[in-house]
Amino acid sequence: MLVLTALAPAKINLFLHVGAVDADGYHPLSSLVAFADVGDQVSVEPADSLSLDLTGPFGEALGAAPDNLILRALRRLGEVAGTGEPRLKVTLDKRLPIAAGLGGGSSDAGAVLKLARQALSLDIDDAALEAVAGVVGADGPMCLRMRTAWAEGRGDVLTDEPRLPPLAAVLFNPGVPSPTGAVYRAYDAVPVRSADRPDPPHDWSVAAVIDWLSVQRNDLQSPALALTPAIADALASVSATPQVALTRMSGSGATVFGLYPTEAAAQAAARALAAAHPHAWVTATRLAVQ
Ligand SMILES: C[C@@](CO)(OP(=O)(O)O)[C@H](O)COP(=O)(O)OP(=O)(O)OC[C@H]1O[C@@H](n2ccc(N)nc2=O)[C@H](O)[C@@H]1O
Ligand SMILES: Nc1ncnc2c1ncn2[C@@H]1O[C@H](COP(=O)(O)OP(=O)(O)O)[C@@H](O)[C@H]1O
Repeated sequence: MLVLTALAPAKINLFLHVGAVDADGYHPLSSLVAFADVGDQVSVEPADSLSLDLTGPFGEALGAAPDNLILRALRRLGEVAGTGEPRLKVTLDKRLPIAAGLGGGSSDAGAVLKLARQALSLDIDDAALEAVAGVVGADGPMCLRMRTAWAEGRGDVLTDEPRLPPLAAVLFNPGVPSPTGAVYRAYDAVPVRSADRPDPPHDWSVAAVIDWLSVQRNDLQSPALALTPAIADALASVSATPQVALTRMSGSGATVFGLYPTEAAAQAAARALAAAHPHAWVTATRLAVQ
């Protein structure tokens, strides 16, 4: 039986500028998103009916709920393709923490949608598949693409950015979920900034990109920190590692990333952080290698 597998990579918001809430409850934003070389592992194979099996370190915590974003996306795919519920056995090896600002659920859905199109030989183009991915949330289309991009609108208006160089990074999650909706609501309680899109860097070398990022912001960092104090410790821990050039929260948290001048420095930092924080989720990774 043919089994197709793929990586569902972690998404990182290198910066995230957020404007005032719109009447529909969503916020306009501007972000540069990049994808890591770590993530969940998904597989699909033809079957008599649709099913989802969960494995991996965070599989039990997620639970086999019928509203899993993978199942939501596949049901929508079946409607759009006119095939009815896709007959696929899906396996999700859940390696990314949940509600972590890494877009894990959206990335799972994106990866499975592409595998399902292939497994079922569906005649549906990339633009239509991106529209299907929107059913899982504002991050759905970017996580289907899995390429470095400028994101605007609600996060669903995307422009590819092939110039970003690979960046050596550490991801540090303190082991506490950060609920996206609550973070956006906390953001509304303080004077808001704007969803300004900065001019791109003049020079796309690693050092120049990091300098340029350091004058951008994640506007959700303060409200997330107020709701989840463990994020402050995470920022402090990553900031204290040797050679770290930038420390920032991704998305609505609670994952914090650090950027380093070399992969060796990132790997050394990840080892030290994991040893000092046995309950945290820590990994060295490379961003923007796609
Ligand atoms: C913050 C970001 C940054 O990339 O990522 P994560 O932290 O989730 O990874 C995203 O904006 C999260 O996108 P996503 O997780 O898909 O959000 P959705 O499910 O569509 O929305 C969850 C809730 O977040 C709020 N929301 C989301 C997107 C947006 N542009 N404005 C919002 O106000 C809304 O209150 C919504 O009810
Ligand atoms: N496949 C999935 N992986 C992760 N979370 C999922 C999945 N399906 C549904 N969810 C739910 O989606 C919400 C957001 O999870 P996640 O995508 O991990 O957040 P974030 O975008 O902040 O990293 C959580 O409440 C989680 O229970």
